[in-house]
Amino acid sequence: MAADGRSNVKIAEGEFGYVLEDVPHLTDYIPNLPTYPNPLQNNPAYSVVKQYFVNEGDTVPQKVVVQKNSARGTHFRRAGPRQKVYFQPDDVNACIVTCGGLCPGLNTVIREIVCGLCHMYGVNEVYGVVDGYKGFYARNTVTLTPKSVNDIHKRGGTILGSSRGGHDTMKIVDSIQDRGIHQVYIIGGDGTQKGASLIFEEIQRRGLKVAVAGIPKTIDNDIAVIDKSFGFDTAVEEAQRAINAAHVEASSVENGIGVVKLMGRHSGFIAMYATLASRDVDCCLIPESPFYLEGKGGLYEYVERRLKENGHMVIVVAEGAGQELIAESTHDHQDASGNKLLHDVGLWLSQKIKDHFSRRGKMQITLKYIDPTYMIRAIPSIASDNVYCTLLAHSAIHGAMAGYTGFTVGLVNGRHTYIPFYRVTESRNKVVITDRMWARLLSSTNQPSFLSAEDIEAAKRAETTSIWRAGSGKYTVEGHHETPGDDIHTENHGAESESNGTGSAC
Ligand SMILES: Nc1ncnc2c1ncn2[C@@H]1O[C@H](COP(=O)(O)OP(=O)(O)OP(=O)(O)O)[C@@H](O)[C@H]1O
Ligand SMILES: O=P(O)(O)OC[C@H]1O[C@](O)(CO)[C@@H](O)[C@@H]1O
Ligand SMILES: [Mg+2]
Repeated sequence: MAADGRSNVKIAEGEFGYVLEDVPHLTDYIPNLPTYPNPLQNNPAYSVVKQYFVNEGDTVPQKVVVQKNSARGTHFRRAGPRQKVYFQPDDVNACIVTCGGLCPGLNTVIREIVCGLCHMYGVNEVYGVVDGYKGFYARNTVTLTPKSVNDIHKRGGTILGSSRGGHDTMKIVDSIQDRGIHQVYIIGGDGTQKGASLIFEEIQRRGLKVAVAGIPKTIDNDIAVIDKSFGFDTAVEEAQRAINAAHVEASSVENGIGVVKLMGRHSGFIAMYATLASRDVDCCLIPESPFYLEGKGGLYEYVERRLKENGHMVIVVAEGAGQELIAESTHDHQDASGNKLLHDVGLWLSQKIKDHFSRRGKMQITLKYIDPTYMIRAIPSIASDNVYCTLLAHSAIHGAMAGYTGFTVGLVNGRHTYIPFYRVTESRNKVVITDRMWARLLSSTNQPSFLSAEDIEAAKRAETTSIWRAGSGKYTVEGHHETPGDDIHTENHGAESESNGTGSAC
């Protein structure tokens, strides 16, 4: 099996630099599979839709801002229902699993897969795998029906349970084979999608007629290629409550400081968006933008100035920020999935600021530290995320029914697509600090950038642009590129295009 999931790369090239990064199909390894008319044709709700079925040739460009002479570039297959399906609904056994950390909207995705399979395609056998990947071989499944999942979208978490670690490809595929499963819907983050890729490869190796569909999940919004991950808007919305509280506390006392820690292990999207939305934040610290405490241009100096100007201030810090500054950071503890465990930067920063002002003795401060991280992650999704989750679930179902496999669904430039696993696991979305979105933040908070001229040049150089070299059979990566599993991955939000900071063009 290819560790990077690239053993199934399917590339089609067309005119003017057009490249389709296609996803695998069951017929790639099982020839002569019979097809059936899509039952949606006779569905009263859908049959009235003008051109309901997606044309086989429809694809979506990864890059929409182009110049006159630009090559057409990378495209992904458009998601949606096809005229022909490769499964007879009556015969289908489907299963759903949720892995990794929680995220608002997980239950909505589960609900919509169950209801979509049943109401759109007439599939009645849907099972839930309990407690993540290890549940395939260590637990019994639960039966899911439209009735049993009817109101689960109103609850946070996942009704199926989730876990880290425990991915055993062979045991998982044995379980899929033994249980007679035909469609596997896997909801989870980058680690989960890597696991899904291995499952797909083993299924293919055994020649099983089983479609594997990933639905990307991460509250950190750091999954590559896609515009935005579900639950992100909910997280940003909920973060406002914590920031408001910090602002009220800070502004109610003399020299009040409110510190709010938000999630974001490698990427500061939640912190950046919550800061931009709130307008009460004076300083936002994220993993992508190193900062320092002492001396000219440092955080202490800024805090002092802000307190003198306004009498209070609010600092938002993403959990992955400043890890390199924390003294004990030489330790290398990991969770069960191998993710590095972080120090509590919020607690550390709060103590540092308190110590600084008590040492100086000039200014009495009152600092309140708020850590709403798990409260933000554990709530149900807001309305817009619910609709988004529904469309992701439907895209996954349409893809699996149409025989596609080994894919992740994702919104690319506002269109739903099927993306090969390796594309969402080989890099990670990060806030680009030389992009306009971060500049907007700096201008809204007035905080120092903490960057020297050399740092800025280095950040510009570090922007990665992956370019498909037609005919060469591989990507040329300009700028730096680090491999997954480590701490830094950048996607293409390069100088030519303005990103909205979540991966799509403004
Ligand atoms: N490289 C990998 N190969 C196979 N399985 C993996 C890999 N990385 C992670 N997994 C499995 O995927 C599951 C979830 O991984 P992880 O805990 O890293 O969360 P995630 O899916 O990345 O979500 P998030 O980081 O958003 O919480 C775990 O069961 C883990 O064993
Ligand atoms: O659920 P755990 O293991 O505490 O992990 C928390 C991590 O999960 C995430 O919510 C998603 O990856 C991160 O933001 C956070 O660091
Ligand atoms: Mg992850």
